[in-house]
Amino acid sequence: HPPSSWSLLTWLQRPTLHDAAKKERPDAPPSISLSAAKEWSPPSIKEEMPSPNMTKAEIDRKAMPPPPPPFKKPNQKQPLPTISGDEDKTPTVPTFTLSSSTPSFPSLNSAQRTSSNRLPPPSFPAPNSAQRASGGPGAPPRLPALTPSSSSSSSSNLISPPIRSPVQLPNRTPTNSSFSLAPPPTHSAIPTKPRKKVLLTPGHSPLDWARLSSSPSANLRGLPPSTPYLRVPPSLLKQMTGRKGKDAWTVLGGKVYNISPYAPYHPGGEPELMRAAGRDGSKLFGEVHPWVNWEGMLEGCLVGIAVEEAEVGPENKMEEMD
Ligand code: HEM
Repeated sequence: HPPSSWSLLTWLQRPTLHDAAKKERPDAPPSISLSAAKEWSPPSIKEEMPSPNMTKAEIDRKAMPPPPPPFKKPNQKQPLPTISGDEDKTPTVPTFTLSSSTPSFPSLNSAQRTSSNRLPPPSFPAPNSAQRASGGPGAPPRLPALTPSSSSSSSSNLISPPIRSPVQLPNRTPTNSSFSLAPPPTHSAIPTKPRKKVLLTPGHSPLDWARLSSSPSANLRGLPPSTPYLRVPPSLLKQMTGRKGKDAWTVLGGKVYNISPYAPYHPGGEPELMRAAGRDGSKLFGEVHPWVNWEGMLEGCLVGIAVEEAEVGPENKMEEMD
């Protein structure tokens, strides 16, 4: 094992130095191959025991690991392998395409890459895997066997990764499932009540209503100006049906609104709206369009709040309103 003060990079790159040394001195004993790298270990302290007459500085220098080799930028002569196997382009950064050739592996500065570009990529899937056993048109091509001198034992069995075939892919949802690009069923669910939009008369669009209801001069409550908010008991509410010359009131969320001015603007039509007149329309409203912001739309129409019969004082009697 390397001394702990060594950086991992230095340690990994050490076979490169040996490799280079081997090139310079072909007669040198074969020192490092990829498999031999596993067994390599840095020189032990015992081997380099300091002689008694060495100075402390010399001893320290000896004990230090060798400096890392200078970074070598890959050049034209030593193209990096890419997954596309296109040796001519020689990119400085490893690239990949979706083509079926050799993947770019190991990583750019790993020991395996620097020590030997001649070694084939790692075997994947494993030679005895189910993917290989299935064979067929997608069976991977075998690489020519390596010469015994270039690598040891197991690496001669290496073959390139399998070519992606358009045939069956494992663990994929079958195409006969209900998959589609349609939104999930919750978004396309049919509403409980059918939508019945009506054609509004000119000048009664939602925008027209927005303009009218935000105008301070409009009296949408149907009450004398500056009338305070009323406490409306059921007995009073049920008289306000929009008939007999009276306005139509409804209750939404406990608040009483005069819906008569809104009737010609209601996209669902006046008859539909009037189904809520003279009573609590919260349930009807929620069944048809719970997304509609009634509080904002009917703000100017607010008459008061709905209360129980017993809660009403004599001042809120109908007679006093007339
Ligand atoms: C009382 C206050 C109400 C307000 C402020 C109101 C407002 C609206 C609005 C803004 C739309 C258009 C919705 C859209 O396009 O998405 C609409 C449509 C509609 N409303 Fe109302 N509505 C009210 C009450 C009612 C009531 C009580 C009913 C029925 C009993 C009703 C039935 C409909 C129908 C059938 C449509 C057309 C269908 C649709 O567009 O979904 N509305 N209403």
